[in-house]
Amino acid sequence: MPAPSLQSLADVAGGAVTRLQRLVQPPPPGFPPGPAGDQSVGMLGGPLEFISRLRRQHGQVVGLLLGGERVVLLSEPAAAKQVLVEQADVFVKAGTAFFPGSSLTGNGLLVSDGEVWRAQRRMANPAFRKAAVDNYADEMVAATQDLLDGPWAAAAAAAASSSQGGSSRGQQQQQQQRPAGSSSSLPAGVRDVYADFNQLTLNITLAALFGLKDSSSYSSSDASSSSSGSKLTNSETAARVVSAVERAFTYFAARGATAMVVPEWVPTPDNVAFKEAVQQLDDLVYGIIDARQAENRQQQQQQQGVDPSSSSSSSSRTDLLQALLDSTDEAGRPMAKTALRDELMTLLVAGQETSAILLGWAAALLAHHPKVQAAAAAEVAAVLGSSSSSSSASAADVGRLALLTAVVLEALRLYSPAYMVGRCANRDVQLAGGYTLPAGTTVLVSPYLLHREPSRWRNPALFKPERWLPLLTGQQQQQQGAAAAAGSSGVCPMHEQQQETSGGEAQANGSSSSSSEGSSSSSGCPMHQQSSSSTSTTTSSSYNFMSLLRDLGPNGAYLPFGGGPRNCIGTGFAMTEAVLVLAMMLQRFELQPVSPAAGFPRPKPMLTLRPEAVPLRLLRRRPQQQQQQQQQQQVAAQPKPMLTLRPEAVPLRLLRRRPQQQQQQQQQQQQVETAQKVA
Ligand code: HEM
Repeated sequence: MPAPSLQSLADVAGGAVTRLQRLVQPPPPGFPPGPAGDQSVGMLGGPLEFISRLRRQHGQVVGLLLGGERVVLLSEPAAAKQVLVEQADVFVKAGTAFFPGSSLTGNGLLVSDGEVWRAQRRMANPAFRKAAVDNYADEMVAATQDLLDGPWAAAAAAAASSSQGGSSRGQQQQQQQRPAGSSSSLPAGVRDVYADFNQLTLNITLAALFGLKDSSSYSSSDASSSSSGSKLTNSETAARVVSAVERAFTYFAARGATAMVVPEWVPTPDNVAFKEAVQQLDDLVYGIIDARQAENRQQQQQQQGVDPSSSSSSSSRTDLLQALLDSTDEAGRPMAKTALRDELMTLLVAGQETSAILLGWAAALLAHHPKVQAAAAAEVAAVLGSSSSSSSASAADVGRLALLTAVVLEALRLYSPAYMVGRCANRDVQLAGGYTLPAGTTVLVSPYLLHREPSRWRNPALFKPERWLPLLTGQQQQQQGAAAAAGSSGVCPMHEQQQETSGGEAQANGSSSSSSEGSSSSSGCPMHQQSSSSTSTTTSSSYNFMSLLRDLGPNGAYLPFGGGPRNCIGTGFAMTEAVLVLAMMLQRFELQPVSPAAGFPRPKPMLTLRPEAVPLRLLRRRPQQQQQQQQQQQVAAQPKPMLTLRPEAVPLRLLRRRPQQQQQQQQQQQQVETAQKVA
């Protein structure tokens, strides 16, 4: 950490005085109403309960004092859109109290602003385009295969042998193959899949973005080695990285609530622990850079050996790391090593943990909703084949796995890893609803609250993946240019409406999604489910997740990947990864809670909304069982209502088809009526 300058000491002292003054001053005129007094204790006591209570007691726009900072908590869709999308130049990252910039990510893409951010985003964009993400799918599949064929297979074998009262060879294997950071006290056949996913997403990030592959990540011999990480992705290193990220995030969560009263350079025990965590991550990242630069030099020397006149330094690598190493500024200068480190650290920290959290929650939800799991497994069997077949997943399969994609979207709705997104007003500004925010106000937009907003979601607390099927099917049909299909007799009016609104602003105004959930009293329209089943087996058009979730999502209240220009650059990466990992997992294993009485994993909100642990029992899927499911799935694809996820009833209003213009007017009228009902 840099030594404090006199100026920084003065800034800290000035900041502390301002925060103390606010404790006794009334809020500025026009500031949103909220609870009296500083709320740090409530926030630290339990962020989810705290923000949910504020929403219940004070509404969707709440003004409060947090660690002496003026903060506004938002779960009102129009105001959230203003902050993240419409006035993204006013609501910036710099100065945000809850998410301070720090020595962890330096001035990387996640925290920078203005021109610096624009240049960084331009540089990183190509590595996250669809074609690039499709290329990473091989790494995702290979790393997942390692996990499933290694420790998960051993766990399932241990469970099988213990249920047959057999010897414990499988159990011994399972003991040897504990994942990084897992507890060894789990019963045979049970693994903390969240710990596994942490290691898996780390391996995927390192392989896909930084070209580091090491299939021995899960081997037991690595775990016993105490060497200092000569192999960057061995279990020991993975465990240290995961734990360093966790320590850094715990630190941020505590500092966020107290608004950095004590600066990072003061050697408090917390600051010292944080510094050590950053140092470990630095070792890893600088190690990656040094190794690649050495490799490039070697390659260059070899090229010159063959052709002495060659001055080319082109590398055979095409990953993000190489793109950053090759990039230059306007003056032709390469990126400074510290800037390079900031970018890599940002991607590592932003991408690894969030993806592991998503997979952890999705696996827990599947285990606790066996019918959904069976339906998703049947879809997977129909697309990938059974566990006994040699076929492996690929990027092209994602577009055929509508239900599984819906499971991922629904997991992200209920347990959004980023449960709060922070910005700071860089000038005095009027907020939708007639409020005035002085410059320096921190605004916390909460995906957690927006995703459970009763005015936008029917049965918001329930896990209902099928609510996403109309949207997914609609996008695919649109991409396939199948407008004609919408006029065919098999498509319900709700679906037509979805298609018409999906291209324009109306999609984000709340009417389409509300109506798509609202017209059936049960779990959605069977036509959507049916067309999604047939989609899953007959088409391969992939989803465009960025466009599906643009602004604040289809109903203006869905933002697991943020919104506006600062949305998540890794959206497509994360969605592809999640669907592929879960598909391979369901192809081979059935997930069950540890016991029938086992509760759902508890959230442990820090900077992100992670589960405490996700211990699940892993059972091998039997090919015979899969074949049956596959057959059911194929039958379901026929025009007969034979779906595993069937609705309780299908009350639909039947309308005689009219000339096109009349029909459009009628749909518009329906949209208005639905929006009014929902409101
Ligand atoms: C489930 C997984 C993920 C979730 C839930 C997630 C969520 C988010 C959210 C909410 C933001 C916006 C933050 C804000 O507005 O302040 C964001 C930004 C970002 N994410 Fe992700 N993310 C995920 C995966 C990834 C992956 C895989 C990567 C890269 C490998 C990544 C890299 C980034 C970066 C670099 C930004 C900053 C973009 C910018 O400001 O231009 N994320 N993410």
